[in-house]
Amino acid sequence: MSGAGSHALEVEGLTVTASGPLGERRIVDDLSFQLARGEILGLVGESGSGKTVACRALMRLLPPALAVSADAIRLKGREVANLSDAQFAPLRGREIGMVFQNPASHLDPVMRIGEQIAETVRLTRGLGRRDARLESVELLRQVGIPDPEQRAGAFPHEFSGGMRQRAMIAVALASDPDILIADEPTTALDVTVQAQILRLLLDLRDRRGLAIVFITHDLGVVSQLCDRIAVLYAGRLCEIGPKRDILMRPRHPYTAGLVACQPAQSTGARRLRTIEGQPPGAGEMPSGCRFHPRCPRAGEDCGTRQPPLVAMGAERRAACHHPLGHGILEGTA
Ligand SMILES: Nc1ncnc2c1ncn2[C@@H]1O[C@H](COP(=O)(O)OP(=O)(O)OP(=O)(O)O)[C@@H](O)[C@H]1O
Repeated sequence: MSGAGSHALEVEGLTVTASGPLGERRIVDDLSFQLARGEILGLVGESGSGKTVACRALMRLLPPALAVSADAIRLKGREVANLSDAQFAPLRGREIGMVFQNPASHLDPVMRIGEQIAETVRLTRGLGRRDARLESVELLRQVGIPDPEQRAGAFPHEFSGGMRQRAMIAVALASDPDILIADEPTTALDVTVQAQILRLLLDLRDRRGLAIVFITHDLGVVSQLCDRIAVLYAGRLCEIGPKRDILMRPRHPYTAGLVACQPAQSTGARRLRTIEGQPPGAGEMPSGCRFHPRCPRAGEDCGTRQPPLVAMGAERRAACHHPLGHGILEGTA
């Protein structure tokens, strides 16, 4: 996994700043991660931790009021952080696609599903009308829509929630991206359909070599789907590493708290407790480690010094002055 050639996406120092009456607030602060080709990375954290904003910043889909900076953003080794919006626009969709929690608001309600896919195929891959139509049916087949020739002629409202989500994935795949950002795509679905969509994403990774950033607050989903996990708290990366390390041996107390909140059947962990307190709101970002007011292991240094993200083992990094040891769920009881 080392070497730029194997990386679909490299992000260094991504920062998103909001300015308001309460002053400036870094809602994503110095976020760095890498995504290998064909890898699935879970981006995890409580509501408001900055998962969506970080990914929308990568897609350049944020409103102008939010200022974005980064030391580097590389797509398959190509630096894109310095491109103008006009230069970046053709890469959106083509190199990096996105699917959302609510497909209904991202599909055109008055256009047939097949036409929406075919139009994207034509615009991004330059195919003629006939070939684009054939490709749209093939994509619907690949995402598991039964009877795709017929269903291509349907409108979004004629699809069930799970079928609409599949259709949106087909629209995202129409431009043949190497990277897919999936922002809570299964949250609104019932458990059976959710499991089908997760299986579809795994299948697409295996068949197309798709690299996926999967945004969720559900560690159960992450444990089924992801290879690695990145944990965000109040805009900062707490911990990142292989799924098994993060779930079985969390080093950051916030990660340990999240793991402890999961039901036993989804993570293999014992159900222990919830994390006390609330994440910081606008204008009240704690100094030092942002998690320290809620942290059972906090010492004096945690309120004054921001912990750097450092290597803890071969493939894991965590940002904590007083990390947990190696025992399974040590310190969370
Ligand atoms: N346009 C905006 N202007 C100012 N602040 C914003 C804007 N959009 C989002 N935020 C703030 O940025 C923070 C991160 O929001 P974000 O939606 O990325 O969180 P999230 O981790 O994706 O949460 P959720 O799981 O609820 O989707 C929140 O505090 C939110 O209020």
